[in-house]
Amino acid sequence: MPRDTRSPDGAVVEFANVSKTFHSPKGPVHAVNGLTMSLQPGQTIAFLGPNGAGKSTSLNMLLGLSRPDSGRLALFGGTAAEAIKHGMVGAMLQSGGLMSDVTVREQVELWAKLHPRPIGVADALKRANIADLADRRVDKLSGGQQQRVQFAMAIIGDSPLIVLDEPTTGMDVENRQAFWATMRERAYEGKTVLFATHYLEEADQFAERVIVINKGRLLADGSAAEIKASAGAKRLSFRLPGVQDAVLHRLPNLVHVERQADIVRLQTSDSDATLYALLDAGYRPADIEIQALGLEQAFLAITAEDNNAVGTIAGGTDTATLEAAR
Ligand SMILES: Nc1ncnc2c1ncn2[C@@H]1O[C@H](COP(=O)(O)OP(=O)(O)OP(=O)(O)O)[C@@H](O)[C@H]1O
Repeated sequence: MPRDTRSPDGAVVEFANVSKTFHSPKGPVHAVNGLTMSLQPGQTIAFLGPNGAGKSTSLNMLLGLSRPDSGRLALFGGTAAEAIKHGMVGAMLQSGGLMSDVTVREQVELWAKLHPRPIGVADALKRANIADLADRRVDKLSGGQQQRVQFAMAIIGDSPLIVLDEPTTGMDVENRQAFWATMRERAYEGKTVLFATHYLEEADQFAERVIVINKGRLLADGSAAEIKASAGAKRLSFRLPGVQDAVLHRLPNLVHVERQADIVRLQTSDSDATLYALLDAGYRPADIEIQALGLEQAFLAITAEDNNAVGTIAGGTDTATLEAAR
């Protein structure tokens, strides 16, 4: 397969109505449920979703580690096995890949042999910030150090697609920054980087595209700015003793309502329109604050809405909102 072979529409990864159900004693779990997405070359894509949303199941299918029950999944227009055989994919998964009785250098050297055009082992160790650990045994490393070995394995093949499942979990701040600096270089080189993460800040900072899934279904797909806008970009808070819930719920452009005694916090896609409507209805709120929301709140709003958890949380707190989204 030539190095730049892609599907007819140029996609590096294509999920077309892909589903995967697991059967447990408690009944079927629809881990991935009609997922459709298409990833273009050179994109850096964050793959987000609450625990159990189906991220790892999707990535495992993408890498050919398990098969979809239905739908079509293509890598570079072909199968995962073909793409991997031709060194088109570098991956860093949550588990596996590390051997128990080898040194870091030996582990990465072994991995390099699986790829047709690897970069130098010393170079990969340096980029993963583990050159000083080269002679240590892999199974004696800390969790964060093992993550960095997996990182070296993901980049050793110089593959055009890099798939990372929660890559920075367990890494300290310094190594996390080094990791993203290296990934940024890969992206500049035109590689496609797909990563699942629970660190929303990383998604906001490094991904040009954010895909949110929940219950195995696609919820949102766009730039971080687009996701924030679609989720309701602003938080409008004020003090208004005695206002009825029904009045708040009638306000336009509302995404989410939270109350804590006299304090009302509204998430709204148009804070001006929401505030003017409240004033037009004759109310005079005090201590008005308008705040732009981050990707984390947008993510929570999107997933909470999908879980039917949106509504007034009387006496609620941010923690209550967070829990509702999980
Ligand atoms: N081998 C399996 N057998 C049964 N159920 C499974 C299996 N693998 C995953 N599941 C279930 O499928 C659903 C999706 O799991 P998955 O690991 O893909 O989610 P995730 O988004 O990666 O979650 P997390 O953020 O917690 O890693 C969950 O309900 C999970 O319990």
